[in-house]
Amino acid sequence: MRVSISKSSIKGEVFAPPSKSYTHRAITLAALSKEAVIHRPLLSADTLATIHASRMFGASIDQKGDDLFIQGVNGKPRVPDDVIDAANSGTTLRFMMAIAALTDGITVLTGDASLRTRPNGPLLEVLNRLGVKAFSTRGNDKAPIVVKGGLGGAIVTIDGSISSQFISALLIACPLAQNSTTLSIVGELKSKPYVDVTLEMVELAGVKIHTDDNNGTGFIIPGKQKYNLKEYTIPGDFSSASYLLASAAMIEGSEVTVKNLFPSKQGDLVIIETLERMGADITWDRKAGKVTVRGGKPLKAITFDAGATPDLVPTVAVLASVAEGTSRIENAEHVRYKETDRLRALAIELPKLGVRLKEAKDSLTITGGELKGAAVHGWDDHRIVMALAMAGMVAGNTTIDTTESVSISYPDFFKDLSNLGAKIEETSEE
Ligand SMILES: O=C(O)C1=C[C@@H](OP(=O)(O)O)[C@@H](O)[C@H](O)C1
Ligand SMILES: C=C(OP(=O)(O)O)C(=O)O
Repeated sequence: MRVSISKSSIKGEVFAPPSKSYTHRAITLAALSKEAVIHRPLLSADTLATIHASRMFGASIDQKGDDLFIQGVNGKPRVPDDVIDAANSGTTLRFMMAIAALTDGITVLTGDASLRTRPNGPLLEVLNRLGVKAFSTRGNDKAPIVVKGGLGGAIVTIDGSISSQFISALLIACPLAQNSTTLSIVGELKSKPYVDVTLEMVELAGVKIHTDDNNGTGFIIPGKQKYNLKEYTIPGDFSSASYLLASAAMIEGSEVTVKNLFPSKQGDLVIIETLERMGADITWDRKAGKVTVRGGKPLKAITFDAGATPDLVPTVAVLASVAEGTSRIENAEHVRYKETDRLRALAIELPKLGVRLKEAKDSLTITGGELKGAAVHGWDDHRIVMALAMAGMVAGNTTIDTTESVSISYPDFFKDLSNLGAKIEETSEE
């Protein structure tokens, strides 16, 4: 699908969509528990992949209105009848690789063309050291992946510099192993807040994991535990909200309130502080869970460390494109291992809109200025599409292709923007 976007300002109130990361975890932990209900889950392509995989492991999941009713496997996932297709979702693939290690048979996991380019080496290596046979069919650490269950326990180290999802996956599965596991992270842990979200959810589901004092980079995970998630309400998603908040900040005449944004372990809530640092007019009523942004204040360049919050990079890159001065997005190499190489995608697309940008191995240097309309490519990547839509509302006269990819994390993105007054037309041709 392609959309064309004219210069627009946006005004009004909108509900932040439910968090993708919390939804993945709530479904996965409910599926490993006996019986649970999840209120207000995100139902998007990625979380549907987690629902599908959980069903393949034996959970039964029914949607009724805004709730998911889950009969779980009570700690004993069964061997799937078929290959598990994790579609476009890295979180699903990594979590389900570790769940597969708890079965007493063989599981094959794959995904779409994008997911089959993403690395899994550190997780495969640790699963093998924990007594599991796990390998890539192509011998390149990428899906399709085969996992033969038998998760024991051991003292292991894992590389934290590629994806925190490997660590989250082990933190979810290891409490159900026969023995205890000691897991230490080597190399810089990227995307750490996502590990904190995992720990929060795992503990809420009744499982104990001990964190050592070493900056939270070591875990002792007793085995033979049980999950008992009963009920959980998914909070709003700060990454999805970032596109709305940042758009309002960039465009004069805009005033947007995003609701359902309460304090949370989500690292991407730093979008609020980032907009403040850039000089935006933004207020967060934490009690009411409401963030309000008024556009029109000139934005200043910043340095943005993407280590903990890779998903904000497309949003911040577009903000930098209109800010006064030269911004640097650094510590961002892991952003290359997403649905696309997002540093590369931004380095190719933003200059089409007139942006001056330099790409390095782990950084983008962006000098802000006037944007001009262009036909840009969305790279089949939801976050690239949503970030380009922000730029399109500033530049006007912009078309973006592969916009259906917003279904991965924010299916109502274009509907919400239109309701706020954005001038967006969807056309069905490629
Ligand atoms: O665990 C999670 O829910 C996620 C972790 C992050 O990935 P990495 O840990 O691979 O950086 C993030 O980019 C992704 O969107 C969601
Ligand atoms: C990278 C993302 O998700 P995942 O790793 O689950 O595919 C994302 O949502 O930007």
